[in-house]
Amino acid sequence: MLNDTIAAISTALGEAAISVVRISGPQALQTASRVARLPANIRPRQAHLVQILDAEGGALDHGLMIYFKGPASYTGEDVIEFHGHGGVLVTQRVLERWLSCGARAAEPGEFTQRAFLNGKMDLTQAEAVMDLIHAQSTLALRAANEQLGGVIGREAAAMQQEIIPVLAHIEAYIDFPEEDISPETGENLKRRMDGVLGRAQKLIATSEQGRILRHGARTVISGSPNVGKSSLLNVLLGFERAIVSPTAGTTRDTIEEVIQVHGIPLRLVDTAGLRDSDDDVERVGIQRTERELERADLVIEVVDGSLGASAARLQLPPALVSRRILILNKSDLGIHADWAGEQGAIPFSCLTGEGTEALRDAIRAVIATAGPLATDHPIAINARHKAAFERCAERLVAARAALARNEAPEFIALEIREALQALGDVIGQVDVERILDVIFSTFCIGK
Ligand SMILES: Nc1nc2c(c(=O)[nH]1)N(C=O)[C@@H](CNc1ccc(C(=O)N[C@@H](CCC(=O)O)C(=O)O)cc1)CN2
Ligand SMILES: Nc1nc2c(ncn2[C@@H]2O[C@H](COP(=O)(O)OP(=O)(O)OP(=O)(O)O)[C@@H](O)[C@H]2O)c(=O)[nH]1
Repeated sequence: MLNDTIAAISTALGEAAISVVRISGPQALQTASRVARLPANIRPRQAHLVQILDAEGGALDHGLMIYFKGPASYTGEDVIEFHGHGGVLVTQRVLERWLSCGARAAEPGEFTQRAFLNGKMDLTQAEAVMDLIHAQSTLALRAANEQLGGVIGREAAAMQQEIIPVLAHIEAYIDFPEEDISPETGENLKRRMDGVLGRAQKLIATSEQGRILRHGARTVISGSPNVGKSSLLNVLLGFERAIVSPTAGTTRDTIEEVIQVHGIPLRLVDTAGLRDSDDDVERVGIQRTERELERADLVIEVVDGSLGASAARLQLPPALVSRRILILNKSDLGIHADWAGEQGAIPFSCLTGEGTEALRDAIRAVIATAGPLATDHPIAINARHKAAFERCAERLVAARAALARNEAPEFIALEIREALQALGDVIGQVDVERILDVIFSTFCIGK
């Protein structure tokens, strides 16, 4: 698989100043010599101005070619980049030229997959590449950069290093069935396992933040008609540059707006369906809102603060009560005395902007209850990591219990191996060799 040469357009297709076509594999340079007249002394990592030629030897494009000699490249293989003019037709024709001269069209993610397979990065770093591209807030971007730098992979590997000697120890007893694990050794091994367990739990605790940073905190704006929900939405959209991300729905396309507040991405959930007067549609709308509320990370409830508190209030499931922010809108018209007792309610005016800062801070405070924010804890694991760390923790708990019950070392070793494997899954590594190494080198069995 890895001995073929892949090519793809690496930039978005559309009219732009420059586009990049990237080629990776053993035949990259050879293919390049067919699509362009290369300088005799093509030097790695140096831009050369070349002309891409069509099959008849006519000019197709004129641009910069860079040769990255493997393994010192993104993929670890020979890589050629052609930086050409950013037109749709010209870029596609240039790619076709590479494809007809020996390269094959790359699958999605294949360059990064090769980087992983060639040991340039671990799985968490490969995942971080896409997180970085998808990041819609400064904290998401920071977490992606941390992960790209290898924090999660290094932590998983360090945890493995802690467990390997435990396994080595236990394995040693398998070969010497007449010896029991001394209480002192047992305590030592348990302590080590507890240390790793604690680290796993700390990482697992970051997964809620990870979800929010990657997908946005699901935010529902609710309230009776005419209280100012749309106006508030516009105020929110004006907070920080909104990124409109069209998400394909199955029944209809919904446009969800993503904004960021104090660096946290908020996915504003559209509850427009509620307003429809048609009964059926309204019922669907209400069901949808209820469903959205079940999944919400944050509920912004808007009331007309200038009126009395008689109007129907939102009935929230208990789990959501601490995630609700009550906005007393239209404070410019004065706040009705009825609201005096509402703890934490924010007097707000879409007209004057009063309450804007208080709302931003309240949003940050509610989201921070989901876990440590990336500001003080840049690690934010994803769902796949979470599942693996949970598996690791479960196996360690089981190993610890088995040790406490004085079970056969084979059984304890099995659990520990599975914990190790779970950590290996995080970084995408299957490595029995290394464990065997530790057993036979540092642990002298002949004693
Ligand atoms: N033009 C261009 N820009 C790009 C990329 C690319 O492939 N091409 N990247 C692709 O996503 C990202 C940058 N990532 C890269 C990571 C490693 C290497 C690289 O050449 N690594 C070598 C040499 C390292 C060094 O000189 O310090 C190596 O790891 O051995 C290149 C790009 C974003 N910008
Ligand atoms: N004085 C004052 N008027 C406001 C404020 N916010 C909104 N309004 C007005 O209240 C009315 C309703 O505002 P919308 O934003 O459409 O309210 P809504 O809750 O989206 O209403 P529906 O679409 O019916 O659900 C409009 O006339 C707004 O101009 C505010 O802070 N102060």
